[in-house]
Amino acid sequence: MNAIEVEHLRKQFRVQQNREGLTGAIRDLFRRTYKEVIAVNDISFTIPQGEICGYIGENGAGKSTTIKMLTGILVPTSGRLQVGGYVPYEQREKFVRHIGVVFGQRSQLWWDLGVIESFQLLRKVYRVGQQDYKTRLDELVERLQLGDLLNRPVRKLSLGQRMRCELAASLIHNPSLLFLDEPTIGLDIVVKTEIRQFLKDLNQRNGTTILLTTHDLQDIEALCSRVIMLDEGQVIYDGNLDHLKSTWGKGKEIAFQFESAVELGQLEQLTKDLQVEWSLENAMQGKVFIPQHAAKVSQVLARLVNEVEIRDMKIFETNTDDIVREIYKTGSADKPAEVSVHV
Ligand SMILES: Nc1ncnc2c1ncn2[C@@H]1O[C@H](COP(=O)(O)OP(=O)(O)OP(=O)(O)O)[C@@H](O)[C@H]1O
Repeated sequence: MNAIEVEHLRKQFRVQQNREGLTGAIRDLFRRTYKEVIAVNDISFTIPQGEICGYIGENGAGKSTTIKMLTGILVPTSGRLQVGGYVPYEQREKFVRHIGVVFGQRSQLWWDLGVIESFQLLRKVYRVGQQDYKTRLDELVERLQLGDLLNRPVRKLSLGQRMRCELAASLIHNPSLLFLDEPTIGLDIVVKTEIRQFLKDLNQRNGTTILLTTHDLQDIEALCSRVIMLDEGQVIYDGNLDHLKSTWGKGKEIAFQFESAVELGQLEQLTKDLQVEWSLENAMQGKVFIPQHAAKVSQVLARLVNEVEIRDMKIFETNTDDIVREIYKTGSADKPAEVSVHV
């Protein structure tokens, strides 16, 4: 069964335009002018139950607008959408009991209340029975290590502690679908790693479908089997990360430090049928570029080990950040452009 079905979804906003200068401001008082902004422009995708899908794009690409339509906060201008079997904006009250939502920049907890009191209020909002609530809370407290935080006021929590509580709050009613909008924003690497691990476990144990919006591609690498990329309101890529890497990655580069002096001709001779490119910085240091789909790193190394003495080496490959940045720049994931190897 599909958790999310989106067909030709579109959202257009009417935005007031301000004219320039004092005369403009006075004219605005009498006659306002408006322009239409298309935030989401005819997108279609389906997400099966149990998938973790990354939803990425540059600032203003239309990610939050999509999430707001999927969670019933915004009504689409046109198109069809169904989430967990519901049309979110039509059946909002019933629908929200099946989804959890975390906006990294906004809290769903009551600032001056203790964490546990916020949880109890959410239990009532979602009409969760006492016994279910207790079982669920015990599990979340253990898995997110919330024991020491429950009686503290939310405003006194650190960002990382608050985010762990936000996640627990979004899961009190055991939703089958979780929407996360920048859940790791501003967190240090330790907390990010803990949250990623928690989400992975949640998905594996409970089969929870997760749609994750993020600018941190490490989140995507750690969690997502699939990524949907938006640009100017349109889907420009929908597939897995490995495919993106193999299509857009340019290859690998190995940087060597040699034990004794080598010559360029000698290195080229050793690897002459492997279609690799050597360059030397000096007699003791050099690099070899191995294009995508050419030789394997192991083949190149096998040619060298018995002939030259290697003191140290490092392997570099085009990283996901470089690839995605390049696609954002061209606005299309159709055909690879020149992507540099990240060194
Ligand atoms: N309520 C609104 N009224 C008018 N325009 C809006 C509104 N909400 C969003 N937009 C516009 O729609 C476009 C998409 O915005 P959206 O917030 O969905 O992008 P985003 O991909 O989530 O960006 P970010 O990564 O910065 O959060 C932008 O041009 C934005 O200015």
